Amino acid sequence: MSDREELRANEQAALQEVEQTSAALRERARATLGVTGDENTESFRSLVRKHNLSYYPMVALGLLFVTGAFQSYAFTVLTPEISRTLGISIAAIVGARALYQLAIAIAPLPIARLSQSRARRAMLCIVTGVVWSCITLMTGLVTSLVALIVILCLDGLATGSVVALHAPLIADSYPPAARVRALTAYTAIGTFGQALAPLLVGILASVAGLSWRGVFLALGLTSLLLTLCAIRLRDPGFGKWDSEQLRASVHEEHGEPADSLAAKDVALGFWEICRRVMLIPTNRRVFAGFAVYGVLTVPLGTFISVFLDQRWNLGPGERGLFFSVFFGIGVLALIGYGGRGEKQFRSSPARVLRAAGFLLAGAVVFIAVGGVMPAFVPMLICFGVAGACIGLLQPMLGISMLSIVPAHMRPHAQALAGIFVAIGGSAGALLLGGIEDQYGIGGTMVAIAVPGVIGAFIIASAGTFIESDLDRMIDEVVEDEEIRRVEQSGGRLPLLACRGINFSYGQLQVLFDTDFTIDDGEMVALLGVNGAGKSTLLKVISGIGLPTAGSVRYRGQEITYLDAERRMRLGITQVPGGRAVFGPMTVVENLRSYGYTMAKHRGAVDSAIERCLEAFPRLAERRNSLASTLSGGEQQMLGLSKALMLRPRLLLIDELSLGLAPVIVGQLLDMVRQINADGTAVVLVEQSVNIALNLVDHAYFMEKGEMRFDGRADELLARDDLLRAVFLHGAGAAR
Ligand SMILES: Nc1ncnc2c1ncn2[C@@H]1O[C@H](COP(=O)(O)OP(=O)(O)OP(=O)(O)O)[C@@H](O)[C@H]1O
Repeated sequence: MSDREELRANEQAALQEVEQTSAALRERARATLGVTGDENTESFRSLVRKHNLSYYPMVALGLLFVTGAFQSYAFTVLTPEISRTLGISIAAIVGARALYQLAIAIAPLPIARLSQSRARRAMLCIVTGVVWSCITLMTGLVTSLVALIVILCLDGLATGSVVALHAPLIADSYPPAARVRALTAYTAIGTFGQALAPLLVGILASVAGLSWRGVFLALGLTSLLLTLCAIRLRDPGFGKWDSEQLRASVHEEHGEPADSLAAKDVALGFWEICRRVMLIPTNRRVFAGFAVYGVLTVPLGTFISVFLDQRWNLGPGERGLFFSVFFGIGVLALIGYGGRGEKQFRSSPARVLRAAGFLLAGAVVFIAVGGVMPAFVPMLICFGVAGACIGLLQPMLGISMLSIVPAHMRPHAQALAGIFVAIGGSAGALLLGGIEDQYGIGGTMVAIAVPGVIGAFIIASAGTFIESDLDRMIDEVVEDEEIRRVEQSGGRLPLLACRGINFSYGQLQVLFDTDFTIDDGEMVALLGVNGAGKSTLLKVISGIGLPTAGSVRYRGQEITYLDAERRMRLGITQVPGGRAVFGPMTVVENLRSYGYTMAKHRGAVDSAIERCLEAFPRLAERRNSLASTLSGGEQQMLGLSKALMLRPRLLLIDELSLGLAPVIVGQLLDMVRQINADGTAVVLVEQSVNIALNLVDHAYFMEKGEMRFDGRADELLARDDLLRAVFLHGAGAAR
């Protein structure tokens, strides 16, 4: 066995050890994350005692949630009065609330960014609590639509913090076995606030006889007091009860102490994390669910308020009481659900999502029936049942989403969920506004059933993916830690390792569980028939395409979701097939563009250009010609010059020889050999088997998106069963 092949064998053994540990730990990891397959749950109290926890984070965050509810629901209940005093139409107020939703949508993103690298979520929560209280106070002082819009936008920005921070903070404050209950209790406290706020509004407006301005001032002061109760809130750090425990289990499996460095997460950038969160199939459906939740919770409140005013002639006090009952029933439902939800989640997280779909469908049907009910009490019952169903949706969707997202990405997931709630809210405001114009307020209540039922089906369908998404999250953390361990204990890993890659173009899956490795300084060939998925695999390596499953590791680091541009800076360069040059630019301008991608200084770029022109005299002759006027071979030379300019650690070459005369191909291949001899690892994707196998020792062969061969190039030549399928290009001669 050659040295190179022996090295490969050792590296494969190290990777296999990683895979075996991941598989062995999966069940244990699921139990660590609270998914045990049975319904036995320990009481919340005993969990709190056992882990020396406190109820404080849950209660403090719940109280902060309540402060936000005050402003929002006072506004909902008092909409008719505000509209009359300021002389603003209901449509303008609904429009202003759409802007408020927009602010809620935007705010979570910077908040998630602020808490991405440092765990300072608790501090941000307290600050926004204070901001909220001030905004509620200031609402009582507005005199015009513009001031109202400013206040609502500021309120929306502060509300964004709740979306991005509260639920991830709860998730990190309690172990997975208690999370559904902790999240439900937090939501119950918040919902209780939503019940209390309209009741308080009602009492302040009718019993105490305050004007709507007085009501806001009183509520602002109450909010400030509640915020002070949360002042002792502290951030427990990212993933204390899940990712960090999973990491520790890797070391326990091998009987070694955990390494403190291991706590560091691989640093994905802000948008990369958002993109990663969006790639999880369960999340995409849950987000659709949040959009419908937005329709139900945002504009609906305003319309119900108007509905009660117009259809049932209720004054502010009675409307306040109505919303109190509406949310009060939600609180009761949440109290009843906490333990049951924990059991559901433990036995199968998919059940939680199916139940959420069912509840959403129930909610919209009851709202529709309530909207056309001719008698008052049955109408009240219908809305009460709907309130109970809606109240449960948030913790159900929240826990499903948070449990499949790595800890440090949870604020981003929450932020995205908030955006979808806002999109749903804004779209709902427009849609319901239009329907109200046409069919009146009762018609609006009925119309809500259409998006609701569609959303219900989408949420329920997310249950199909959640178990595999959970396992994927577990594998990601465990594999990451195992790789670190293997490296630190002296094991050698390949320069690049793709494991279990699945890739789809929309619904069309083209890579299936594909493995691929290449070592430092090695040159390998990637062969296969047309459409086998070779170019797609290169896209996954260079970051142009993101896989739906599997991992890409480069120099031991996970780079699966890293931007293509960042990978290029890390030393991965792709020379795409065909004539991948900028046609309207000259040869030198093309070369300069490669150099500036790396932000090198001008002198370095100039000398790199001279190096390329020396290596390819044909290009030197045509240095000032437009790239579009070059021949196919010259264009390939220009493409290959990218490697000479950037001197990457790993070069991916797609179809270098396609459609070129043998003499040109010979020149290009000489250059590839030279680049490789200078230390760059090269992946050569080729149609022509003899060209490829003459250059490399190790080869891969793909068929229909699967890796069918991974071994020595001369062994591949003996595999007629595989090569018969390919356009052989004279493989016999090579043999
Ligand atoms: N952008 C795209 N959108 C949809 N399908 C695509 C896209 N690009 C490639 N495909 C499909 O994915 C499959 C794999 O394509 P890919 O280009 O990776 O194969 P290949 O092995 O590189 O083929 P070739 O040697 O012909 O370039 C093919 O069925 C192709 O039709």
